[in-house]
Amino acid sequence: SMMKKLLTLVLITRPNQVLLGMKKRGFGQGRWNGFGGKVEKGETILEAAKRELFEESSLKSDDLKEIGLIDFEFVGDPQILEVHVFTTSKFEGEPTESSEMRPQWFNVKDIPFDTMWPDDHLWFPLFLSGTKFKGYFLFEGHDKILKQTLDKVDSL
Ligand SMILES: Nc1nc(NC2CC2)cc(N2CCN(C3COC3)CC2)n1
Repeated sequence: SMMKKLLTLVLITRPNQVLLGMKKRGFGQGRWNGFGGKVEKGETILEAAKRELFEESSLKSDDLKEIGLIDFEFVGDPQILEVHVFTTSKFEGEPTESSEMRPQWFNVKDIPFDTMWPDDHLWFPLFLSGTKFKGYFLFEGHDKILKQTLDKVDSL
């Protein structure tokens, strides 16, 4: 039976660079990723994205724009992860290490896809080119993509 878990992912950019965090614990530990987490009861998805960005990086933004929507399914697990992807280049603060994340700026040509979730190299080019997208990835474990769809969309 299909159960959906709402999650957020925020990618901060500055000219020719993307801010990623090394996940220090929990789901995705040991992989570079954007900032994000769960959507709590009583908050909107956008509010959750802003909150998680601040909690994990100390950055604040009122300009987050949703650019992607990705469903992740895992063989043998009825829980579907619905990840709302946001980006902005307008933010305040200095990236600061948190209990969850160690932030670092990466040049776009040097994004460490080998130490990121396997789906990232498939949809990052769309995010980086400002193309809105919807994706679906069926995983077997945390390293193997069995099935995928990825479509450009006009609206999410
Ligand atoms: N880039 C990327 N890829 C993913 N792939 C699917 C796992 C196979 C998932 C994902 N997120 C799901 C987890 N979420 C936070 C909750 O704790 C961290 C961050 C975004 N982010």
